[in-house]
Amino acid sequence: MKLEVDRVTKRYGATTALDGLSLHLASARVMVLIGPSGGGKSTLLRVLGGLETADEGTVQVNDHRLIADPAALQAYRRQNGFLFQQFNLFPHMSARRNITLPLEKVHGHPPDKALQLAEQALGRFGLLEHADKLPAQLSGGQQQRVGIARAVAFSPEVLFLDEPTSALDPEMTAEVLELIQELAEAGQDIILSTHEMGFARAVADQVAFVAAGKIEEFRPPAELFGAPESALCQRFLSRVMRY
Ligand SMILES: Nc1ncnc2c1ncn2[C@@H]1O[C@H](COP(=O)(O)OP(=O)(O)OP(=O)(O)O)[C@@H](O)[C@H]1O
Repeated sequence: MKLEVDRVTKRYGATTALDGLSLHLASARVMVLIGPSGGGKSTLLRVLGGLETADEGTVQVNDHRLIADPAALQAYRRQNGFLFQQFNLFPHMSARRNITLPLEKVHGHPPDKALQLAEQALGRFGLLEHADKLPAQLSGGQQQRVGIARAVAFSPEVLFLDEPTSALDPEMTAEVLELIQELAEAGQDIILSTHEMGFARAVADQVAFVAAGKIEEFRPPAELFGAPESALCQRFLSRVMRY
């Protein structure tokens, strides 16, 4: 994927979440956002995915120039897959129905095609045996895997993952991280925010350190984790890598 983000500002009332942020990415499969809580990772992810619009500045993702036009943004959003930190499955529907419903209602597939795509996605992630279960009957890791299956069932252009493992225990985290790694290896473009530094290092082509609404450092993981240049990034890494 390719990104051209220029001087983007996003405010929520008196809070400036993104503060003239610029980011240029010529080519990468997986871009990972790291940084302190409240630094702007989720906001950047939401702006790049077309879920929010910037107040100022310009955003281009691949060939899509994002503009504040509701219909154009909706069409753009439909090409992307999303998963957030809290499980966002419909609680009263089976895993299978959680996948077929948006394929029918959002993507306009007829029921038989939606079912075929859902079965493919469930099979791909080893979830067929859980297809008839409700979310409450699945572990947190399995729920996130269903969420990812749903997000990739229609082959999205970019998959956006906002702290997909933050609500999971370590074993379930590993399960979900392995799946994300498999997707990346299969060629899926991914932008994700995470607090898992080991995973960021393993899966990212490029890591952006986001703090106070700006990109403080943007480099391949071996460089950023091996020898961070900005003082903020050094301090952040020395704090989070200590434990
Ligand atoms: N919908 C919103 N309404 C008001 N303020 C918001 C909203 N979304 C984000 N903010 C504020 O914008 C700033 C950036 O938040 P953001 O969620 O992007 O940070 P983050 O780096 O993803 O944090 P975390 O790691 O804790 O998820 C914070 O000060 C936050 O409180």
